[in-house]
Amino acid sequence: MFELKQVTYQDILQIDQLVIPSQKITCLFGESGSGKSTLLRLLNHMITPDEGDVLYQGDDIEKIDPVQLRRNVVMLGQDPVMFEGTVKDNLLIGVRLAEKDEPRSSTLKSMLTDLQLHKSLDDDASKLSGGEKQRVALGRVLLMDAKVYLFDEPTSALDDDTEDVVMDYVTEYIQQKRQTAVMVTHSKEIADRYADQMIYMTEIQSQRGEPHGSNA
Ligand SMILES: Nc1ncnc2c1ncn2[C@@H]1O[C@H](COP(=O)(O)OP(=O)(O)OP(=O)(O)O)[C@@H](O)[C@H]1O
Repeated sequence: MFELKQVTYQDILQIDQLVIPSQKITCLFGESGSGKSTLLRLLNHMITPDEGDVLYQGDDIEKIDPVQLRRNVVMLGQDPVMFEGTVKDNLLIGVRLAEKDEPRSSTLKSMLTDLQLHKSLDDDASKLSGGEKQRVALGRVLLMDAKVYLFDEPTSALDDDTEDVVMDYVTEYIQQKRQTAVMVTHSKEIADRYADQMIYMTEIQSQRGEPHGSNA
């Protein structure tokens, strides 16, 4: 899905070669400050490398229209943003902006259940807890039916049991739809359990050839 060749970004990343496969879940794992979020931002062209190439489906990312790219490669950042309005408004905001068909309320309700969110679609989103906001933001992104999801610590605010249920749901959703995910996590357990491929960011910087640590 992505290929990086001889990429450098400031003094943060230096990647000789990296391949991120399609229809797989790739977990980025490693020390704080090792450049995991920076790598995600390279993949949807929020930032441009100082040197080297980032290819998306074989094409140089710099030659792809950024709006089009970000419709297909959707990022969920570390701090989920809630907009004024209800839970339903917040779930649908991405779909509405992309002018896609809105799912039925019954689909949204069952998504809330799958995300362990015991809230009504009409509840005020600003009153949700941090972990609840994180799950609404996750639902919002999944509804966009992207080709690739870039998740930056998507379950960091959840307790262990809720995290397991939510991760089971998210990974099954992505696998069923044959989508691709690149997910930053601090949790070795999450990476061990859900990754088709794991990338250790301390090693990436001196990596040659294929990514290290596939456990597919
Ligand atoms: N826009 C920027 N300009 C300059 N330096 C930056 C910028 N963004 C991040 N950095 C620095 O780059 C390094 C890598 O940051 P990044 O957020 O990618 O790490 P990370 O592995 O995701 O960390 P964490 O696990 O703590 O979220 C850090 O030292 C950070 O301070």
